[in-house]
Amino acid sequence: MLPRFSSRIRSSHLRTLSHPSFPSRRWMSVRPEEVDGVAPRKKVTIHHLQAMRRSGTPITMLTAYDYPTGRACESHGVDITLVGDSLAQVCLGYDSTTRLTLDEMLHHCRAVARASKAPFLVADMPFGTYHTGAEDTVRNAVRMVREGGVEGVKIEGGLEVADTVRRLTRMGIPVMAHVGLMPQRHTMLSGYRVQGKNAECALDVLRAAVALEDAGAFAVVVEAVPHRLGGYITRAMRRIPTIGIGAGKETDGQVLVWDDVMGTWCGDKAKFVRRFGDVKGEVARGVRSYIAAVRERSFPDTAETYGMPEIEWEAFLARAEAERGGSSS
Ligand SMILES: Nc1nc(=O)c2c([nH]1)NC[C@@H]1CN(c3ccc(C(=O)N[C@@H](CCC(=O)O)C(=O)O)cc3)CN21
Ligand SMILES: CC(C)C(=O)C(=O)O
Repeated sequence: MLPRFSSRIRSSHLRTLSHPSFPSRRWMSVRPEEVDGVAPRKKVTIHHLQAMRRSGTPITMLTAYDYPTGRACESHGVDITLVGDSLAQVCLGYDSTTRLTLDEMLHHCRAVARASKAPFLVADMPFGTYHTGAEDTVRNAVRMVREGGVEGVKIEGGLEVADTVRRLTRMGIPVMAHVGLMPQRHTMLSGYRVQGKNAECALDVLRAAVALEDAGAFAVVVEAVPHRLGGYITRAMRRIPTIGIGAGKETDGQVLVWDDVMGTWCGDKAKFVRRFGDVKGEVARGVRSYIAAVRERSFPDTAETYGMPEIEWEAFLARAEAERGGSSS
């Protein structure tokens, strides 16, 4: 596959490919044919996600907050990349997602967007950016798309955000709904608590999901609810996929926070988290080995340094010494 940019880039790329003296130059192409050694794949669309639901193919969603994590989602087959507002806690060190500003979110969206082609790219609208009226909400959602480069936005809420979902959807901004445990409301909820544990609350979560599908949401995140409720809501949806986090195995897809998956998050671990990597262990090993090697002068070795022709060195020495009045070394 050829790079898709301007014809100038395309023709220089062709020259590079065909030039006999630069056979190894292919890695310099502006648009690599492969990302991290993996062939490019088909763009994930809303259509594709709804087809996955129909065919019973589990949808994978993972958060990303910067270029390298976005790139890993791109390369290794994630269906939906989410710039989650968990960014506030796991990347920026805030104590709550409610601290995150729209500008901070946009900064990270842009980095992830630069790495993201195939996955469907969604980002959370930060706390407070979709609560102060229709005009503000539209303006902020447009910034997420236009400046952040995301394809869809996620908003937390039940029946009370249905009109917002309808408005954004109608103007062409796909909305992912988020029901059950809504972390942006942790203060009101007195903590991060499982939702829908009694019949009344379970009905509230179900009604919210149904209303948000009716309002036009293209998917719904269901967070921290009993697994049977996660399954029930999934079957209650007419066409849109449910993406569960702590909602059991019967949702159409699963999502987790990058740092929980990789083992780099050092805060409390929710019951629904499974760690699939030990990046924290690798980081500790790498940092400690680097420090040890510098201290014992085993880094750098000769192969990691630059040489200079002997004759140039001799000339340099002679001139330097003369200039410095014959002082030592
Ligand atoms: N690292 C990380 N992972 C997340 O999944 C996550 C964030 N950060 N930050 C934003 C929100 C906050 N989330 C959380 C945080 C804690 C629990 C938690 O510990 N829940 C209790 C439930 C207690 C109960 O109601 O019985 C648990 O023990 O799982 C759940 C979701 C989900 N999101
Ligand atoms: C965990 C997911 C669903 C999320 O909302 C976030 O990362 O903020």
